[in-house]
Amino acid sequence: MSRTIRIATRKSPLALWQAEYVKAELERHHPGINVELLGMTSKGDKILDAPLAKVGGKGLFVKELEEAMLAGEADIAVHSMKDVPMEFPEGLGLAVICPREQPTDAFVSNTYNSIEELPEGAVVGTSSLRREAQIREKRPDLQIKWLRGNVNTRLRKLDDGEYDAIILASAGLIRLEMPERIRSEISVEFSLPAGGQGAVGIECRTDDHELLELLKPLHDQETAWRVSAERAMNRRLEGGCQVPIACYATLNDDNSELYLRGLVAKPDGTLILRDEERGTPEQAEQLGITLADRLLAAGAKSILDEVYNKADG
Ligand SMILES: NCc1[nH]cc(CCC(=O)O)c1CC(=O)O
Repeated sequence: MSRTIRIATRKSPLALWQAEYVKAELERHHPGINVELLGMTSKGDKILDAPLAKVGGKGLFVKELEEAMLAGEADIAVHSMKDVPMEFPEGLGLAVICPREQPTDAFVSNTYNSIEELPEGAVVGTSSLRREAQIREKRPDLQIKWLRGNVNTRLRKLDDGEYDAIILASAGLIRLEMPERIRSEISVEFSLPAGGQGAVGIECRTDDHELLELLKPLHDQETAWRVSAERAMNRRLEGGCQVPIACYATLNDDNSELYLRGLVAKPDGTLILRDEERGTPEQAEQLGITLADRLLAAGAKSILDEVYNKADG
């Protein structure tokens, strides 16, 4: 096929890795196809000194990419599924979910091997209320210090000695070919990941049938079921990766059962509501909604209201 596919992408190393990955996969499945990257700078990339929740949240990172697709300047955008907003503009949608990379959070330090090893009062860097709450719950003595910027910036701040340890998504470090930076994987029991963490999705115009056909071989149904349950829970709770919500779904060996765990936390870790649901993969969305409703009934609403009020102020 002689078609050219233009991928709109942010210019951070991780975004570029994801775009290059999709480019390589398209070329592998469709020899002769022409794929180009269109680098863009998003508003979220320009405002680096304020907590994301205060500058408008994760939507900042995708708006420019979506505008380019709607204007016909680009064909697809590649997203980390944990950063993708729940709703898409009219005419755009998620076409494909690619196979999931390691979903865990990683403990990164030049001195210590694990959170358990950190001495009392050690300084831990993260910009995620989800990670902060789960760490504080088990180690209220640690100092959690804000940490933003792309993965390389965060690692540099660690190396400069501003932190004893930082927490990053394992997937990002693996993709950027720095797996040796992962001193230990944090178990999902200790730190439940963000919905969609480690998965990459492709957004495009819903009426571009030729493109949708070309994208099909990149889809991974098992990841799609898992991420669908996680996102359904997030959507019901109106949250994503900037709020203290975590959810993680797994499939059993024969894909007969989907197991979804979720939590909503007070950022200071003094209260964490946890619950879980099991069902078939086909029930993915409903599992997420049911779990979210049970968490809401158990008190998640007041926890989240408090977080949003603080973010607005
Ligand atoms: N919040 C930023 C972000 N969005 C996606 C990843 C990489 C991992 C992934 O694809 O889920 C990261 C970095 C991090 O959290 O350390």
